Amino acid sequence: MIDSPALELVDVTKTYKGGKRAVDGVTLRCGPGLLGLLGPNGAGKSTLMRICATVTRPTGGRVLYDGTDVVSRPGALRGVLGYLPQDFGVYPHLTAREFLSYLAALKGLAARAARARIDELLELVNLTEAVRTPLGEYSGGMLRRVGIAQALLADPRVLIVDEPTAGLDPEERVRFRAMLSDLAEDRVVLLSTHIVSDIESVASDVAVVTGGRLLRRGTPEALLAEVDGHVWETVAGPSEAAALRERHPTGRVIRTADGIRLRLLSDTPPAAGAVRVPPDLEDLYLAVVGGGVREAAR
Ligand SMILES: Nc1ncnc2c1ncn2[C@@H]1O[C@H](COP(=O)(O)OP(=O)(O)OP(=O)(O)O)[C@@H](O)[C@H]1O
Repeated sequence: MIDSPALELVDVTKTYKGGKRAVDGVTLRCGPGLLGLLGPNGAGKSTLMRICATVTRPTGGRVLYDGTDVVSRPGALRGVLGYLPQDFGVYPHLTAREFLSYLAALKGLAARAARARIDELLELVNLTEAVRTPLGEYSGGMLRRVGIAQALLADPRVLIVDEPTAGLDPEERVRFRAMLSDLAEDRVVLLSTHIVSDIESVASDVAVVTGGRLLRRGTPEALLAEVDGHVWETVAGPSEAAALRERHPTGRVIRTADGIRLRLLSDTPPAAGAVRVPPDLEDLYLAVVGGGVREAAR
């Protein structure tokens, strides 16, 4: 295994001009593996990712890579960084190969090595058949895949991907998750999303942010222990289902032939016949972000 130094945030704060505090005292250490940063829209994920990628300067705190302060010396991280921003843009008249060649040149990759790497990446992100098509004609999912390829150009030690699965179809999502999981074996991979299933099966660590604050950080197993014993399923008719949803933080709701199947957070059985079920990350997310934590586990 190649040694991958850690990326560390120490009490990082970002207050935008106008006074919005998007990140509020976040301390977070990211070693090799995949850290899934989970939070609702507006939680501050993109701001945190941009700070980690040295694109945005924090207004307080420190960001260290391998012990070096990368706020004052961003070059120490930029040379080993792959970054897919949320608002990734392309030149519409270029083909994927031209665009990636252009970015490879900007990164200082030798032309020959870049050509081989680009072929490899186009294969990896399943775009070999569209290499002659101008990017302006690509679908959202295809553009996302170009974005993923560019982030991997220089075989980065640190990979930061912000909402990378937006616009991908289910098959592409599965493929992408597997790819990230492989990459995370010997790299720092930081992935932000508001979609729990994006990180459910691949994250070795999960961080939950909301309102700019880090609310939880741990392995999925450790976080799930928090809601273990507090997740229930029950089937109810329409009026009972509505009442249950009023009373308890509610996860998945599925209409079945027998009635409405609800997944609920509660300390005690929420209804006669409710069955306790093993928790998943979505339950934890609901408990932490959806305000169910008092009832669920605290
Ligand atoms: N340049 C900016 N100037 C002022 N406020 C900003 C700026 N960028 C983001 N914000 C605000 O900071 C907060 C956090 O935004 P951020 O984009 O980091 O959140 P997010 O979790 O990535 O959400 P989303 O997934 O919706 O992008 C939001 O309230 C947002 O409106």
